[in-house]
Amino acid sequence: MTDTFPVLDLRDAAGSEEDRAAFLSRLRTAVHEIGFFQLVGHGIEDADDMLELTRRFFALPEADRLALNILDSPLFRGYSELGREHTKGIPDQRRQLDIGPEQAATPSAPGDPAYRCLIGRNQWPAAMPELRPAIESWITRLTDLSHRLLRLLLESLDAPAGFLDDVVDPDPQIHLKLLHYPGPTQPGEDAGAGQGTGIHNDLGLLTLLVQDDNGGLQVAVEEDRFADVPVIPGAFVVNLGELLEVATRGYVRATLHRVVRPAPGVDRYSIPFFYNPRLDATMQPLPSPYVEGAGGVIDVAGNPLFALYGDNVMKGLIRSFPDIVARHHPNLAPAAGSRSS
Ligand SMILES: O=C(O)CCC(=O)C(=O)O
Ligand SMILES: [Fe+2]
Repeated sequence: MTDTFPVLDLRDAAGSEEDRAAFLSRLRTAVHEIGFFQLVGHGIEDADDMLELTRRFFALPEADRLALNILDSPLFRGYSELGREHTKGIPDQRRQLDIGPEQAATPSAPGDPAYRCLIGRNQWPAAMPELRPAIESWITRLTDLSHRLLRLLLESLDAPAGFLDDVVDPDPQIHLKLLHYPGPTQPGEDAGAGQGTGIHNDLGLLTLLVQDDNGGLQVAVEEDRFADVPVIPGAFVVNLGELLEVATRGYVRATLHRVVRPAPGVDRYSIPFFYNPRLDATMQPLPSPYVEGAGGVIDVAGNPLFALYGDNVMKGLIRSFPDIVARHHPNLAPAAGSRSS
């Protein structure tokens, strides 16, 4: 696998026939070989404003942030203190605000699938009323962009462009995080100590990430060898989630990645947007010649890939937020010793 992260310009997809064909061919290579690329020419110009809002959110008094404490949310939504979310059983050294689809909560009935607990409302900061409309506008525009990209991706695989429309229609289970990675602050704390975000795959279809200019996101290019994702101002870093790996029998790669902690005194901010199927959608294999010849998903011990999105996302949340599971969903807690990633 090469260490070069392809840069794709979305304007090419709307350009001449040659430009469009070249775009689709580079897209297919990127999603197959590395599972990461950077997208420019997408027409969304306010990433810096979103990063600035993110900085301001994390600069609010701690009491204002803790008023949204994720520990109080059976939906896994709200504010997480440093170390609340875990990857591979180890606390991630980041603070975050988790936002999902804004929907009325529905009472659950006996026998309902566990993922129904994820339906409900977000927690928004009273001390920063401008955050909600800004994030909602961002989500609307990134949902449209992701859908367009998904259709182009299917086209690049010679599959019908609309084949996955009904798994995201009418309400994709989008997920947005505002993230703050503070560098170590204690005297004597080693910059290498602790993980920003541990090694993981994303769970759904596509991730569109804005990162600030500190860098720190790394992609596994070989087992135990990671490459830095370069910072390109204004570009989205795009990667593919496990459900696309399932739908393409492994032709599209959900590539492992991580974030290293910033140096002491450095604060890194980023905003991933996860474009996911509906909670109750099940992925079917894409009708595509590339998929027919693909070797199958990479099944790693301790990380089964579920074709039903609700099951796949619950797998991730249960291992990432043990304190929320213990408090709100003790029946979902993994048996002792069984959590491995
Ligand atoms: O902060 C980043 O750059 C990436 C975070 C990430 O990979 C995730 O939250 O899934
Ligand atoms: Fe990720």
